[in-house]
Amino acid sequence: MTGVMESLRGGVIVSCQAYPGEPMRTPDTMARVAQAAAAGGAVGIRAQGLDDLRSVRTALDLPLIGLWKDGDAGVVITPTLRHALEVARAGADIVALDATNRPRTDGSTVEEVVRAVHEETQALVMADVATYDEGVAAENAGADLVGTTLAGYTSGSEPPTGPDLGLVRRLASTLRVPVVAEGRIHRPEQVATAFREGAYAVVVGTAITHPTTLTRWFVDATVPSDEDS
Ligand SMILES: CC(=O)N[C@H](C=O)[C@@H](O)[C@H](O)[C@H](O)COP(=O)(O)O
Repeated sequence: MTGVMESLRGGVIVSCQAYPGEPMRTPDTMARVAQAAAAGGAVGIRAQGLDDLRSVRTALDLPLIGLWKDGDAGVVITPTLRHALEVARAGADIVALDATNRPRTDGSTVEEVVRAVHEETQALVMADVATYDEGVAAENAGADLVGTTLAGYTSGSEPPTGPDLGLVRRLASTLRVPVVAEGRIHRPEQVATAFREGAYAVVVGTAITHPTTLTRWFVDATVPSDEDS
């Protein structure tokens, strides 16, 4: 087990991402958000895009999970071999990539990408999956850890509101590699449940680092004024 993996064990990794066109989408802002998360006890940071990765890497000495989102449909998270190598070269300790069974945009297989990352860089690979079978396939392809990141996002229907902790349990009870619980973890008690289900680490994004969504949760709870009386 590498030092990076050891330091993630049992901890909360904070995903610091802003989306295209959003006011917080600057590398300096994301680095500061990451520093704030570190001050709160995050054991690692997950960040998106080469500029944000370089910026977070410079600002902070915590394990860094990197991805590069490209495109807006199908395989978006680190969709090609080139993307994966660039993410590693931007300073990620762990390259996160889509390891669902959907075709990758360059025709590469997860196994080929994992092998290239291992051979050409020092980085480990986190396989972002949606299903149990994809998690098993990712381990067989050589991934160093498997995350439930894409559970609920590949069926074409609206994702459920809560995290897929059943998938965490199934994967954690079968796989030899660590399983990371990620996706729609919005409350501290869900973190505790994820660890009880066997998670090695838990990633929290939106509920910590996305103020627009957080604001909307509260605004949606307001009573329209014409219903006040
Ligand atoms: C599905 C997808 O593209 N997930 C992305 C993966 O990096 C991010 O948009 C999420 O914010 C991240 O997974 C953390 O999840 P949540 O924000 O639900 O805590």
